Amino acid sequence: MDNDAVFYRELPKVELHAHLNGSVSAQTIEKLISRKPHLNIEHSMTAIGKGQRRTLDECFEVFRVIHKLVDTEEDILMVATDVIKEFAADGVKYLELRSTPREERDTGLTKRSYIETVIKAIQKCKEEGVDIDVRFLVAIDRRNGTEVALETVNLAEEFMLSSDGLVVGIDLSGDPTVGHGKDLLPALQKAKNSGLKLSLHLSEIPSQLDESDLLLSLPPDRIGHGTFLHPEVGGSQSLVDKVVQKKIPIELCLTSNVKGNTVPCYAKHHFKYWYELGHPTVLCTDDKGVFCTDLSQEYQLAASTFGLSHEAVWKLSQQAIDSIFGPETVKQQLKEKWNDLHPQLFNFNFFKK
Ligand SMILES: CC(C)=CCNc1ncnc2c1ncn2[C@@H]1O[C@H](COP(=O)(O)O)[C@@H](O)[C@H]1O
Ligand SMILES: [Zn+2]
Repeated sequence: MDNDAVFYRELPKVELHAHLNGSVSAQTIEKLISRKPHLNIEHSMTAIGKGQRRTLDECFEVFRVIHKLVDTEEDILMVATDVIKEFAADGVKYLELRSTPREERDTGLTKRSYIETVIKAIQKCKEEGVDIDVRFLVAIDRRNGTEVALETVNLAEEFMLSSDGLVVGIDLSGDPTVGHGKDLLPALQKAKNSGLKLSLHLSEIPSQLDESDLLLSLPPDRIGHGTFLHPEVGGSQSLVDKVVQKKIPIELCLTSNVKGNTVPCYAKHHFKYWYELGHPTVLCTDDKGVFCTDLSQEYQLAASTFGLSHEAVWKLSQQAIDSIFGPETVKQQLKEKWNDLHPQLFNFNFFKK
């Protein structure tokens, strides 16, 4: 590993947009494949390698394959534990993991047990002393409609109160070409009223102006992607104004958007637009397993593409702390951690840039 790569790995980082089953590493996939040889799944079916690009449909097909491999309590526990440890090894100090509790017929687990299993993995890593603070966002798959969304919110509300602060919010995700946000609005509003934070995938594809406008009226506490919000790509100034006025942080996932073909190339990624506006932006991985990346690489990629100095990169990772859903006390602890680690990263000449 060259010095620059070491800098990005050592850089303390906050990861706020990571789907559990999209984050499964090649090593963990190998373990799952050996547990289920009868499925005839090969690793090439669960990841999109360097230089490859896929349509959104093809990407969502990858999740279907991974879900076949991850279909028992044991699998979910292993996957969540491995993913948390991998983020920690990559220098992530605070992680918000999101995952969709699936139907019982898919996993043999109720939605409640699914959530409990992810929580168990988080607690296990904590007990083992893994150096990372992990929180959980319960995900709503937009494809599943109003009823399931409400059921998910009710469960998340229960766990927000009983999980010792581990469940902090709701994620809205799933195939953006399916369903409409208006059907999910009551569930999202209920979640918000009960104190759950909202991170919503928004304008991930073009022509969702109405839906984005509607969902922004909640307003969400963070936006996932927001690829087509700004006027240059068919969005609108009024959407941008709303996001800016309400200072809603945007989670940006460079590799995911380029490999998923919603952005033509790294240089044209909307990171540039929002960063130059001085708007709160947080670099994230989305699906580190599927897109063969990690958060260090995403920071390095943003820096090399947009000419950011190490100091600017430091600021970006430090400012991400303000966008977490964890409590104020955790924000303070993280800020102290960043201050403690700063000299280590910047006092060595070989890191200087
Ligand atoms: C297709 C593509 C470019 C993917 C990246 N963008 C995404 N957009 C919307 N939902 C997503 C995306 N990536 C992952 N998800 C959601 O996360 C799920 C996988 O993680 P989990 O089972 O919830 O633990 C997917 O089934 C999907 O519902
Ligand atoms: Zn996502």
